[in-house]
Amino acid sequence: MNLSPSSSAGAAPTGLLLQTATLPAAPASVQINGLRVAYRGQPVLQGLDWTLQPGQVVGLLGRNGAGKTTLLEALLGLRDAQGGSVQLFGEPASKPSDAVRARIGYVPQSNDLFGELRAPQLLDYFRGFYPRWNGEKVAQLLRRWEVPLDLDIARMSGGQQQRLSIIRALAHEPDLLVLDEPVASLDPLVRRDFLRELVEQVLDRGTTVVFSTHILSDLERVAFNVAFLREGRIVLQAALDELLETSQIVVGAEAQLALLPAADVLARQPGRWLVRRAEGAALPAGLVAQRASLEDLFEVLT
Ligand SMILES: Nc1ncnc2c1ncn2[C@@H]1O[C@H](COP(=O)(O)OP(=O)(O)OP(=O)(O)O)[C@@H](O)[C@H]1O
Repeated sequence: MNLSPSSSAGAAPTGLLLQTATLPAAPASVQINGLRVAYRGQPVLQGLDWTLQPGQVVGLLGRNGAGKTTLLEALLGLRDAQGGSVQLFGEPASKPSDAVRARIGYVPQSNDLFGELRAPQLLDYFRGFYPRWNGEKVAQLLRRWEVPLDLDIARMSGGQQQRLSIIRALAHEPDLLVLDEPVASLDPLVRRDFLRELVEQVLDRGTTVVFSTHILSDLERVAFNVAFLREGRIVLQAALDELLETSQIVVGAEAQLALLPAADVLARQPGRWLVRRAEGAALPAGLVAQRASLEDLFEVLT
């Protein structure tokens, strides 16, 4: 795939969805409306709406096979859709201009690096595509993350290849960074350093970041927002801190649960509802509430 300058995407709620985004002054970094993607007639994304505003950092959560990779690829214009639209910085993701391509960085789930090259050759090759290339940062990260410079990429370990892939994606200081399980094969020290780098990038440059991960503790360290993918749609996107502060699991008989204000209910499982409510607020008789953890939210919303 060629992301040397290229990509896309967007967003919005379904019945369950909460929007916490502030009103945009510039075009959304990503705007997705009614996106449908199927494999051999088997639907994966089913009329998905999603918006990422400039500077938003969003962790994308979903079960194995929920369609996170499919969504991130479609967002970047790398996967054909059967319906809907994806726009990146106001341009169609399927045909982005070079200027828009140059604003995007992508770390795919599986490395797509040229195995017969060495790291310096690979980075030299990509540097040619980008007007904005931070050679100093590249050199610093290569050193800090101990990427071997004299080894063919094909002979590097999975984690070393992943480090290089991340350096390549950060090198041109993208305005939109898309990361598909970027830390899966990183050791804990590099993972921590990478997350710090990501936060710096966001704070310094206002980069829009979307990343999928199954490591919820990482999410709590860097994600300012979380989006939950279920049954082919983003069912909830919200600020993580606020979500954790206000979400409760309420347990009890269905008849009593039904007395909770419908507008506060985020999701229902038999006898166990996820509800947004103030701590200590009065509950219908027989119900017990406890603050929801991120694991609880993942379980109920994905
Ligand atoms: N190229 C393909 N051809 C056919 N089916 C596919 C293809 N790619 C993905 N799928 C199917 O689409 C669904 C979504 O896959 P996808 O990889 O997007 O999920 P995911 O949420 O990223 O999963 P994971 O968390 O395991 O990485 C799965 O059922 C998968 O089997």
